Amino acid sequence: MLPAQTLFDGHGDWLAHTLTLGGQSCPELPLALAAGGQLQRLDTGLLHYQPDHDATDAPALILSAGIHGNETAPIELLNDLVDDIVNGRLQPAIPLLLILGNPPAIIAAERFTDHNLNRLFCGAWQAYPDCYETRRAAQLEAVCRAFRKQHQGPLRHYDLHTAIRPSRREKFALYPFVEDRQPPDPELAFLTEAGIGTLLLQHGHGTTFSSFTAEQLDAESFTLELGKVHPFGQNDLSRIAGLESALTRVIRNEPAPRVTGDQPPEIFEVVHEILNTGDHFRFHIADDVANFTEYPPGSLIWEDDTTGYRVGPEPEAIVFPNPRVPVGHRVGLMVRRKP
Ligand SMILES: O=C(O)CCC(=O)N[C@@H](CCC(=O)O)C(=O)O
Ligand SMILES: [Zn+2]
Repeated sequence: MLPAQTLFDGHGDWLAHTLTLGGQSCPELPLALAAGGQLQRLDTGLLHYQPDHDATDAPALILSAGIHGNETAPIELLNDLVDDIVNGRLQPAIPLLLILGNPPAIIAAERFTDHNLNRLFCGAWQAYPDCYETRRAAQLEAVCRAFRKQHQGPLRHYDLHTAIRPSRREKFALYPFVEDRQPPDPELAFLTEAGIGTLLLQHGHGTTFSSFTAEQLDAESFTLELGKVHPFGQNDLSRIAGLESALTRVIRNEPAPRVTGDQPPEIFEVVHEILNTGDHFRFHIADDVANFTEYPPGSLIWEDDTTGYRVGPEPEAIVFPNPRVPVGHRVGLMVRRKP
Protein backbone atom coordinates (compact mmCIF):
# COMPACT_ATOMS: atom_id res chain seq x y z
CA MET A 1 0.00 0.00 0.00
CA LEU A 2 1.33 3.50 -0.84
CA PRO A 3 1.98 5.53 2.34
CA ALA A 4 -0.80 7.98 1.43
CA GLN A 5 -3.20 5.08 1.08
CA THR A 6 -2.75 4.18 4.76
CA LEU A 7 -4.74 7.32 5.55
CA PHE A 8 -7.70 5.83 3.70
CA ASP A 9 -7.21 2.25 4.94
CA GLY A 10 -6.61 1.10 1.34
CA HIS A 11 -10.06 2.29 0.14
CA GLY A 12 -8.73 4.29 -2.81
CA ASP A 13 -9.36 7.93 -1.99
CA TRP A 14 -10.82 10.09 0.76
CA LEU A 15 -14.37 9.97 -0.59
CA ALA A 16 -14.28 6.18 -1.03
CA HIS A 17 -12.99 5.84 2.54
CA THR A 18 -15.67 8.19 3.88
CA LEU A 19 -18.43 6.34 2.04
CA THR A 20 -17.16 2.99 3.30
CA LEU A 21 -17.42 4.17 6.90
CA GLY A 22 -20.57 6.33 6.62
CA GLY A 23 -21.72 7.10 10.16
CA GLN A 24 -18.94 5.07 11.84
CA SER A 25 -15.95 6.73 13.46
CA CYS A 26 -12.33 5.91 12.65
CA PRO A 27 -9.20 6.53 14.75
CA GLU A 28 -7.00 9.59 14.32
CA LEU A 29 -4.06 8.97 12.02
CA PRO A 30 -1.22 11.35 11.10
CA LEU A 31 0.61 11.11 7.77
CA ALA A 32 3.79 12.98 6.87
CA LEU A 33 3.44 13.85 3.17
CA ALA A 34 6.43 13.30 0.88
CA ALA A 35 6.05 16.87 -0.46
CA GLY A 36 6.07 18.31 3.09
CA GLY A 37 3.51 19.02 5.77
CA GLN A 38 1.35 16.64 7.73
CA LEU A 39 -2.12 15.46 6.79
CA GLN A 40 -3.97 14.16 9.78
CA ARG A 41 -7.14 12.11 9.62
CA LEU A 42 -9.23 13.38 12.54
CA ASP A 43 -12.24 11.11 11.97
CA THR A 44 -14.46 9.96 9.12
CA GLY A 45 -14.60 12.75 6.50
CA LEU A 46 -12.36 15.05 8.54
CA LEU A 47 -8.77 15.99 7.61
CA HIS A 48 -6.39 18.57 9.04
CA TYR A 49 -3.39 19.73 7.00
CA GLN A 50 -0.54 21.36 8.91
CA PRO A 51 2.42 22.88 7.01
CA ASP A 52 5.94 22.19 8.32
CA HIS A 53 6.59 25.87 9.08
CA ASP A 54 5.14 27.64 12.12
CA ALA A 55 1.65 28.61 10.96
CA THR A 56 0.11 29.88 14.21
CA ASP A 57 -0.63 33.32 12.74
CA ALA A 58 -0.81 32.34 9.06
CA PRO A 59 -4.13 32.56 7.22
CA ALA A 60 -6.09 29.34 7.58
CA LEU A 61 -8.94 27.83 5.60
CA ILE A 62 -11.91 25.59 6.36
CA LEU A 63 -13.39 23.93 3.28
CA SER A 64 -16.56 21.88 3.65
CA ALA A 65 -18.83 19.99 1.26
CA GLY A 66 -21.51 17.33 1.62
CA ILE A 67 -23.26 19.04 4.53
CA HIS A 68 -26.20 18.06 2.32
CA GLY A 69 -25.65 14.51 1.08
CA ASN A 70 -27.10 14.85 -2.42
CA GLU A 71 -25.04 17.93 -3.37
CA THR A 72 -22.34 15.97 -5.14
CA ALA A 73 -20.42 18.44 -7.36
CA PRO A 74 -18.73 20.18 -4.40
CA ILE A 75 -17.96 16.77 -2.85
CA GLU A 76 -16.19 15.73 -6.06
CA LEU A 77 -14.32 19.06 -6.18
CA LEU A 78 -13.13 18.78 -2.57
CA ASN A 79 -12.14 15.14 -3.01
CA ASP A 80 -10.10 16.12 -6.11
CA LEU A 81 -8.27 18.80 -4.09
CA VAL A 82 -7.49 16.26 -1.36
CA ASP A 83 -6.27 13.80 -3.99
CA ASP A 84 -3.93 16.47 -5.38
CA ILE A 85 -2.60 17.17 -1.86
CA VAL A 86 -2.12 13.49 -1.02
CA ASN A 87 -0.33 12.82 -4.30
CA GLY A 88 1.93 15.87 -4.14
CA ARG A 89 0.36 17.80 -7.04
CA LEU A 90 -0.84 20.52 -4.69
CA GLN A 91 1.36 21.60 -1.82
CA PRO A 92 -0.58 23.69 0.70
CA ALA A 93 1.20 26.60 2.35
CA ILE A 94 -1.54 27.25 4.91
CA PRO A 95 -3.35 25.16 7.55
CA LEU A 96 -6.49 23.50 6.24
CA LEU A 97 -9.51 21.85 7.79
CA LEU A 98 -11.26 19.70 5.18
CA ILE A 99 -14.74 18.37 5.84
CA LEU A 100 -17.16 15.96 4.17
CA GLY A 101 -20.13 16.90 6.30
CA ASN A 102 -22.75 14.19 6.27
CA PRO A 103 -21.41 10.78 5.12
CA PRO A 104 -24.63 8.76 5.82
CA ALA A 105 -26.65 11.25 3.75
CA ILE A 106 -24.05 11.10 0.96
CA ILE A 107 -24.45 7.31 0.91
CA ALA A 108 -28.24 7.67 0.89
CA ALA A 109 -27.99 10.35 -1.86
CA GLU A 110 -30.35 12.46 0.25
CA ARG A 111 -30.18 16.03 1.56
CA PHE A 112 -30.15 14.55 5.10
CA THR A 113 -31.14 11.38 6.91
CA ASP A 114 -33.02 12.55 10.06
CA HIS A 115 -32.52 16.30 10.32
CA ASN A 116 -31.19 19.05 8.02
CA LEU A 117 -27.58 19.37 9.27
CA ASN A 118 -27.33 22.93 8.00
CA ARG A 119 -29.95 24.09 10.53
CA LEU A 120 -28.21 22.58 13.57
CA PHE A 121 -25.21 24.85 14.15
CA CYS A 122 -24.62 27.59 16.72
CA GLY A 123 -25.71 25.03 19.31
CA ALA A 124 -29.13 24.46 17.69
CA TRP A 125 -28.34 20.71 17.72
CA GLN A 126 -28.99 20.72 21.49
CA ALA A 127 -32.70 21.39 20.95
CA TYR A 128 -33.37 18.19 18.97
CA PRO A 129 -33.56 14.48 19.81
CA ASP A 130 -30.30 12.61 19.37
CA CYS A 131 -29.58 11.47 15.80
CA TYR A 132 -26.52 11.26 13.52
CA GLU A 133 -26.92 14.87 12.36
CA THR A 134 -27.18 16.34 15.90
CA ARG A 135 -24.02 14.43 16.88
CA ARG A 136 -22.23 15.47 13.67
CA ALA A 137 -23.12 19.17 14.17
CA ALA A 138 -21.68 19.00 17.72
CA GLN A 139 -18.55 17.26 16.40
CA LEU A 140 -18.05 19.73 13.53
CA GLU A 141 -18.40 22.66 15.94
CA ALA A 142 -15.80 21.10 18.27
CA VAL A 143 -13.36 20.31 15.45
CA CYS A 144 -13.67 23.84 14.03
CA ARG A 145 -13.18 25.39 17.48
CA ALA A 146 -10.03 23.32 18.01
CA PHE A 147 -8.72 24.36 14.57
CA ARG A 148 -9.43 28.02 15.43
CA LYS A 149 -7.53 27.65 18.71
CA GLN A 150 -4.49 26.30 16.88
CA HIS A 151 -4.63 28.92 14.11
CA GLN A 152 -5.23 32.42 15.31
CA GLY A 153 -4.53 34.34 12.08
CA PRO A 154 -7.22 35.30 9.54
CA LEU A 155 -9.66 32.43 9.03
CA ARG A 156 -11.83 31.79 5.97
CA HIS A 157 -14.57 29.21 5.57
CA TYR A 158 -16.19 28.24 2.29
CA ASP A 159 -19.11 25.83 2.72
CA LEU A 160 -19.81 24.38 -0.72
CA HIS A 161 -23.36 23.51 -1.82
CA THR A 162 -25.54 23.06 -4.89
CA ALA A 163 -29.19 24.11 -5.15
CA ILE A 164 -32.36 22.04 -5.55
CA ARG A 165 -33.77 24.35 -8.24
CA PRO A 166 -32.15 25.69 -11.39
CA SER A 167 -31.08 29.31 -11.03
CA ARG A 168 -31.16 32.40 -13.19
CA ARG A 169 -27.83 33.18 -11.54
CA GLU A 170 -26.08 29.83 -11.74
CA LYS A 171 -23.50 30.40 -9.02
CA PHE A 172 -24.02 32.62 -6.01
CA ALA A 173 -22.65 33.15 -2.53
CA LEU A 174 -24.45 33.81 0.75
CA TYR A 175 -22.82 35.94 3.43
CA PRO A 176 -24.04 35.06 6.93
CA PHE A 177 -25.36 37.91 9.02
CA VAL A 178 -23.03 39.18 11.73
CA GLU A 179 -23.82 42.54 13.34
CA ASP A 180 -21.77 45.41 11.82
CA ARG A 181 -19.92 43.17 9.38
CA GLN A 182 -19.74 43.62 5.59
CA PRO A 183 -17.91 41.40 3.10
CA PRO A 184 -14.35 42.74 2.73
CA ASP A 185 -12.98 43.68 -0.73
CA PRO A 186 -10.49 40.75 -0.95
CA GLU A 187 -13.38 38.34 -0.44
CA LEU A 188 -15.43 40.06 -3.16
CA ALA A 189 -12.37 39.74 -5.43
CA PHE A 190 -12.10 36.04 -4.53
CA LEU A 191 -15.73 35.48 -5.56
CA THR A 192 -15.10 37.22 -8.88
CA GLU A 193 -11.94 35.17 -9.43
CA ALA A 194 -13.98 32.03 -8.68
CA GLY A 195 -16.60 32.98 -11.28
CA ILE A 196 -19.29 33.69 -8.68
CA GLY A 197 -21.07 36.83 -9.84
CA THR A 198 -23.81 37.19 -7.22
CA LEU A 199 -23.68 37.69 -3.47
CA LEU A 200 -26.69 37.53 -1.18
CA LEU A 201 -26.36 39.18 2.22
CA GLN A 202 -28.25 37.32 4.92
CA HIS A 203 -30.52 39.47 7.10
CA GLY A 204 -30.44 37.83 10.53
CA HIS A 205 -28.83 35.29 12.83
CA GLY A 206 -28.75 31.81 11.29
CA THR A 207 -27.95 28.28 12.40
CA THR A 208 -26.05 27.24 9.25
CA PHE A 209 -22.45 26.01 9.26
CA SER A 210 -21.19 29.27 7.75
CA SER A 211 -23.15 31.29 10.34
CA PHE A 212 -21.40 29.32 13.09
CA THR A 213 -17.86 29.91 11.81
CA ALA A 214 -18.60 33.58 11.02
CA GLU A 215 -20.28 34.40 14.34
CA GLN A 216 -18.39 32.24 16.78
CA LEU A 217 -14.94 31.79 15.20
CA ASP A 218 -14.60 35.23 13.60
CA ALA A 219 -14.09 33.67 10.16
CA GLU A 220 -14.87 35.29 6.83
CA SER A 221 -17.44 32.68 5.87
CA PHE A 222 -19.57 32.09 2.81
CA THR A 223 -22.02 29.44 1.69
CA LEU A 224 -21.23 28.94 -2.01
CA GLU A 225 -24.03 27.69 -4.29
CA LEU A 226 -22.37 26.12 -7.30
CA GLY A 227 -25.16 25.12 -9.67
CA LYS A 228 -27.88 22.51 -9.52
CA VAL A 229 -27.91 19.21 -7.61
CA HIS A 230 -26.97 16.15 -9.72
CA PRO A 231 -26.07 12.57 -8.77
CA PHE A 232 -22.42 11.52 -8.62
CA GLY A 233 -20.86 11.18 -12.07
CA GLN A 234 -23.36 13.57 -13.69
CA ASN A 235 -21.66 16.82 -12.74
CA ASP A 236 -19.86 19.01 -15.25
CA LEU A 237 -16.97 20.13 -13.05
CA SER A 238 -15.73 22.44 -15.81
CA ARG A 239 -18.56 24.77 -14.69
CA ILE A 240 -16.79 25.25 -11.35
CA ALA A 241 -13.21 25.21 -12.67
CA GLY A 242 -12.90 28.92 -11.74
CA LEU A 243 -13.57 28.07 -8.10
CA GLU A 244 -11.12 25.16 -8.19
CA SER A 245 -8.32 27.37 -9.50
CA ALA A 246 -9.12 30.19 -7.03
CA LEU A 247 -9.09 27.70 -4.13
CA THR A 248 -5.83 26.18 -5.36
CA ARG A 249 -4.26 29.63 -5.34
CA VAL A 250 -5.53 30.35 -1.80
CA ILE A 251 -4.27 26.95 -0.60
CA ARG A 252 -0.82 27.72 -2.05
CA ASN A 253 -1.03 31.15 -0.38
CA GLU A 254 -0.19 32.83 -3.68
CA PRO A 255 -1.13 36.50 -4.20
CA ALA A 256 -4.51 37.26 -5.72
CA PRO A 257 -4.41 38.05 -9.45
CA ARG A 258 -4.35 41.72 -10.38
CA VAL A 259 -7.77 43.20 -11.06
CA THR A 260 -8.73 42.34 -14.64
CA GLY A 261 -11.66 44.68 -15.03
CA ASP A 262 -14.15 41.93 -14.18
CA GLN A 263 -17.30 43.19 -12.54
CA PRO A 264 -17.51 42.69 -8.75
CA PRO A 265 -20.39 40.45 -7.63
CA GLU A 266 -23.87 41.96 -7.80
CA ILE A 267 -25.12 42.27 -4.26
CA PHE A 268 -28.62 41.29 -3.14
CA GLU A 269 -30.28 41.57 0.24
CA VAL A 270 -33.06 39.58 1.88
CA VAL A 271 -36.32 41.49 2.27
CA HIS A 272 -38.46 38.66 3.64
CA GLU A 273 -37.85 35.14 4.93
CA ILE A 274 -40.74 32.79 4.22
CA LEU A 275 -41.33 30.29 7.04
CA ASN A 276 -43.65 27.30 7.03
CA THR A 277 -46.41 28.46 9.40
CA GLY A 278 -48.14 25.07 9.61
CA ASP A 279 -51.20 23.23 8.27
CA HIS A 280 -52.82 26.27 6.66
CA PHE A 281 -49.65 27.51 4.93
CA ARG A 282 -50.27 28.02 1.19
CA PHE A 283 -47.30 28.71 -1.08
CA HIS A 284 -47.96 30.39 -4.44
CA ILE A 285 -44.66 29.61 -6.15
CA ALA A 286 -44.75 26.68 -8.61
CA ASP A 287 -42.41 23.73 -8.16
CA ASP A 288 -40.43 24.44 -11.35
CA VAL A 289 -39.58 28.09 -10.61
CA ALA A 290 -35.85 28.87 -10.78
CA ASN A 291 -33.91 30.72 -8.09
CA PHE A 292 -33.80 34.50 -8.71
CA THR A 293 -37.09 34.51 -10.66
CA GLU A 294 -38.50 37.99 -10.23
CA TYR A 295 -42.08 38.86 -9.18
CA PRO A 296 -43.77 42.24 -9.79
CA PRO A 297 -45.00 44.49 -6.97
CA GLY A 298 -48.12 43.16 -5.26
CA SER A 299 -47.61 39.47 -6.19
CA LEU A 300 -48.99 37.15 -3.50
CA ILE A 301 -46.15 34.79 -2.50
CA TRP A 302 -47.69 32.88 0.40
CA GLU A 303 -50.60 33.04 2.81
CA ASP A 304 -52.24 31.16 5.65
CA ASP A 305 -55.56 31.89 7.31
CA THR A 306 -54.31 34.94 9.18
CA THR A 307 -51.41 36.49 7.31
CA GLY A 308 -49.24 36.26 4.19
CA TYR A 309 -46.75 38.12 2.05
CA ARG A 310 -47.05 40.27 -1.07
CA VAL A 311 -44.10 41.74 -2.98
CA GLY A 312 -43.44 45.35 -1.94
CA PRO A 313 -43.26 48.46 -4.18
CA GLU A 314 -40.21 47.19 -6.14
CA PRO A 315 -39.88 43.77 -7.86
CA GLU A 316 -38.44 41.00 -5.69
CA ALA A 317 -36.94 37.61 -6.57
CA ILE A 318 -37.37 34.21 -4.91
CA VAL A 319 -34.39 32.12 -3.73
CA PHE A 320 -34.51 28.51 -2.39
CA PRO A 321 -38.29 27.98 -2.76
CA ASN A 322 -39.05 24.68 -1.03
CA PRO A 323 -42.39 24.21 0.77
CA ARG A 324 -41.49 20.63 1.84
CA VAL A 325 -39.80 21.64 5.08
CA PRO A 326 -40.85 21.18 8.73
CA VAL A 327 -43.06 23.79 10.42
CA GLY A 328 -40.95 26.80 11.43
CA HIS A 329 -38.27 26.13 8.79
CA ARG A 330 -37.37 28.35 5.85
CA VAL A 331 -39.53 27.89 2.73
CA GLY A 332 -37.65 30.52 0.74
CA LEU A 333 -36.17 34.00 0.70
CA MET A 334 -37.49 37.10 -1.06
CA VAL A 335 -34.54 39.19 -2.20
CA ARG A 336 -33.81 42.35 -4.13
CA ARG A 337 -30.74 44.06 -5.51
CA LYS A 338 -29.09 46.15 -2.80
CA PRO A 339 -29.59 49.83 -3.59
O1 LIG B 1 -31.75 24.78 -3.12
C1 LIG B 1 -32.12 24.87 -1.97
O2 LIG B 1 -33.32 25.08 -1.67
C2 LIG B 1 -31.14 24.79 -0.82
C3 LIG B 1 -29.68 24.77 -1.21
C4 LIG B 1 -28.91 24.84 0.10
O3 LIG B 1 -28.65 23.82 0.69
N1 LIG B 1 -28.66 26.05 0.57
C5 LIG B 1 -28.17 26.27 1.89
C6 LIG B 1 -28.01 27.74 2.09
C7 LIG B 1 -27.42 28.04 3.44
C8 LIG B 1 -27.39 29.51 3.77
O4 LIG B 1 -28.49 30.10 3.83
O5 LIG B 1 -26.29 30.03 3.97
C9 LIG B 1 -29.16 25.70 2.89
O6 LIG B 1 -30.38 25.78 2.65
O7 LIG B 1 -28.74 25.17 3.90
ZN1 LIG C 1 -26.99 22.53 0.50
